[in-house]
Amino acid sequence: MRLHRNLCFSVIDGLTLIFNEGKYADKVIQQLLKRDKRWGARDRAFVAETTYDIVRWKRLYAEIAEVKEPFNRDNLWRMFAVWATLKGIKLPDWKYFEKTPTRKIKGRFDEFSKIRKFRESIPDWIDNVGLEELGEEKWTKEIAMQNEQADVILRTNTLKTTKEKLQNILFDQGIETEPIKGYNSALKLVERANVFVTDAFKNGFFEVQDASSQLVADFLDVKPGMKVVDTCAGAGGKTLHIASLMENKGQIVAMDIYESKLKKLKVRARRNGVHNVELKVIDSTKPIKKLYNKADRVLIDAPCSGLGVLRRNPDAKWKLEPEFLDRIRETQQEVLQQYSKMVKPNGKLVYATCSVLPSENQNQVEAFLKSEAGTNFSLVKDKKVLAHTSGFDGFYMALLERKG
Ligand SMILES: C[S@@+](CC[C@H](N)C(=O)[O-])C[C@H]1O[C@@H](n2cnc3c(N)ncnc32)[C@H](O)[C@@H]1O
Repeated sequence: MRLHRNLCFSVIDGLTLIFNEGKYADKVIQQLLKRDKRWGARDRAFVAETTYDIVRWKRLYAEIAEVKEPFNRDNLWRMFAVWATLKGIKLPDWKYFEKTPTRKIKGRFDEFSKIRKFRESIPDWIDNVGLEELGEEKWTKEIAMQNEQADVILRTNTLKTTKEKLQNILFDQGIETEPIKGYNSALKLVERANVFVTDAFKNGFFEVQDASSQLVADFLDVKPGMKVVDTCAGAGGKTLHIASLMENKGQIVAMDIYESKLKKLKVRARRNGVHNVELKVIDSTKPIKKLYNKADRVLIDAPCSGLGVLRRNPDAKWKLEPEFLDRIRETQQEVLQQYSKMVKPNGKLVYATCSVLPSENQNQVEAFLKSEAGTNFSLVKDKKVLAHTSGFDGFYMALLERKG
């Protein structure tokens, strides 16, 4: 591979914004990709993947390059040189790469690779939490998998097409996919491609959604005609899936504390041909209380640490803080306590997160079941999805039933 100056400069600019100005990697990369209309698919992939790689391996590369935060541009070029050297890419004779100690880089890589927190490039505190909660063996495998690049997975919108038809439509547009055993609506891209520019996407035939995330709506056991409340709907990944399982019949109330997220859901619902969703911003306890004892199904796709989806959001490793984790655990129990009241007798509730930590998952459900609000509920089943055993995102989901 030959390095192109303007692409490498874009990566360095992006890293400056992400590391020094606290910007989100996905947003920064979106902006970078708009820089030069002449860039082809390969150039764009280089900018996106290199930036993500250096974000993912920040701690390891900084140790090897012997640089400390806040990184100046020279520091970032040194980290870039580490990235290129470890990838076996020949460095051009640009001034930024003068005196790059290639052999020393490889030696330091071998040395640091012996210690998990360096090898997997994670803050000490995350390594400690993972170890404490999952144990040495599971955590070592899980965090290694969380550093792999995730596959692109689509969810067929069965309101508009079938999985087989979608596969053919995409094939005709040059995109090869394969079904995934055990995941009803999922198709995996054989090679990465920008699926958002396809007519199939614009026509609402699919959404991009990880395979583990696709298990949640199935778990909720919805039927056409039901009243379903999606309490933490966000931009509606699961709401749209629920709507397709309900064949657009019945009612879905999609709620969130952020109106901006629900606005995105509105756009997506239109594209998906979903007609049975009502949006409600949670700006007080009122909208929740109005729905007490009314819902056949309630989904709590709770806010969480995101420690199951680091493959997609590698910068979360650097943005997460122990205090946030403590606060979010409290919120998780609060939403379970409050939102469970919307379930009607004999109705069902799913509590889900995209975390692999038991303290955000089964421990929350256990605490809820032991509390007063939980006495009416029993656990039907739960599923702990780890990335290293499933090959997809880390997730947790529990199905609870309210007694009659
Ligand atoms: C895991 S995300 C939801 C993802 C979404 N369900 C999907 O499938 O695309 C959690 C959501 O909970 C929302 N949230 C945070 N605190 C909340 C609260 N107290 N009540 C309701 N929603 C909340 C966040 O804004 C965020 O959109």
